[in-house]
Amino acid sequence: MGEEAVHFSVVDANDCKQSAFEVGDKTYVICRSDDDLKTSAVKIHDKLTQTWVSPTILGEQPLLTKSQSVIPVSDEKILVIEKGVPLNESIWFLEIDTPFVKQQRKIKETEVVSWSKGVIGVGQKPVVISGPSGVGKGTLIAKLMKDYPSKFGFSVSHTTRSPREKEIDGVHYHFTERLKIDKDISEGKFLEFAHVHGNVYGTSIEAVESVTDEGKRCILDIDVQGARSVRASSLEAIFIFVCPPSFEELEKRLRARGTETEEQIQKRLRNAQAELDQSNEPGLFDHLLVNDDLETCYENLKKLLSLDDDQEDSDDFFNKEDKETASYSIVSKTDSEILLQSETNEGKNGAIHLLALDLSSLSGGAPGRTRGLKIGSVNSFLTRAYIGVLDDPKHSSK
Ligand SMILES: Nc1ncnc2c1ncn2[C@@H]1O[C@H](COP(=O)(O)OP(=O)(O)OP(=O)(O)O)[C@@H](O)[C@H]1O
Ligand SMILES: Nc1nc2c(ncn2[C@@H]2O[C@H](COP(=O)(O)O)[C@@H](O)[C@H]2O)c(=O)[nH]1
Repeated sequence: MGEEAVHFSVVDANDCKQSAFEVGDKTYVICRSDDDLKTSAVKIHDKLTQTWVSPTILGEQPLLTKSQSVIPVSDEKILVIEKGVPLNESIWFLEIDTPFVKQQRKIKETEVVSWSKGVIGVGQKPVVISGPSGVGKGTLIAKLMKDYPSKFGFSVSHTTRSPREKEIDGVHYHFTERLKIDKDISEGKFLEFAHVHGNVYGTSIEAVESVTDEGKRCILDIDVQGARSVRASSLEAIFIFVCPPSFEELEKRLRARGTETEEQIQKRLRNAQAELDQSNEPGLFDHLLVNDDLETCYENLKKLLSLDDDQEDSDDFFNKEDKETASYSIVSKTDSEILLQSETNEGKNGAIHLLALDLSSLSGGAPGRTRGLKIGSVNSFLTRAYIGVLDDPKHSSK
């Protein structure tokens, strides 16, 4: 997208500040919804057909403050900074043409946009654990949770299957009805879902995000179809397949668990063969673990997780004061950086307080959060150099 194709302005209407911006042949207008004055409504004007459309809005919605600062960061998404709230609560992306939005547009056969909250810093990648029923995934994950309760969090799936004895709703699964899960899936609330052994199972966006928001590494226990869907999604994860030492041992474990009827055991064993066949598919799983002796397998799992060279959380890019300071507005944009100016906080000698928001390592995105934002203070030399930019009305959103 050429820089010159982008214009944005703020229009006052009935005390409601609307942010309008053009991307290609379309003008996007963000305003308050009529039903709930705090949430957003988005309207799209198509210059070619001269028509207005109210798109379906997906994703977690920002609580609108009195005004926003808005700039398209690519022809796929628009950065919206809500003013008057701490910086770490204020950064949002309105996705207008990302792969997720394109996919949802096709499914819903209507115009779609989606919100995605911006999160500063990078969390550790979630871990997807797959493998045939009865191989011991749940046993391994339970050990990990017990030994490292503050490091890992379990993504609690939804399922239409009935609870087993001792299974607790909201802890082992969110037990749900078919109509309810179908509705939630159609509303884009699920990262993935699959029909497994005659029931629907799915991972909600919230299940993963709530673990990551607690600063923990998220563990997903899902079948191979689910792993495939997560691979194709915007969630960057590591994928582990757990194999049994033999098919006979798998059958023995499944029977010994005593939670399924004979008919269900037969169904799970048939599906197990298909899952084992897919475990070597190139690009699907990053690691295979054989669960023969439980303790050995657990040690291997631990090694594998600590060997992972994910980036550390980069929260110390900016200081606490910056994070909590309310009201920043967008000043200018380069290919990978957005310059923000504090509206509430003047630096030493009345200098303008500027921050650089680095977008070069974004990850995730709708239907989940957009992670990997980095924020750094702009040094005084650069500050002086940018003062000229501040005076240029083309770069101001106010
Ligand atoms: N290494 C092992 N050796 C022997 N038994 C094991 C081992 N690992 C797990 N088990 C036992 O096998 C049974 C199945 O394990 P578990 O329920 O953890 O499997 P799972 O892969 O989570 O199954 P599902 O996908 O159906 O939830 C349990 O009774 C468990 O105690
Ligand atoms: N695709 C998904 N598969 C899931 C999810 N949660 C669990 N599972 C898989 O289902 C089977 C059966 O589980 P059980 O508890 O009935 O024995 C197992 O292989 C799980 O990995 C999910 O959210 N999505």
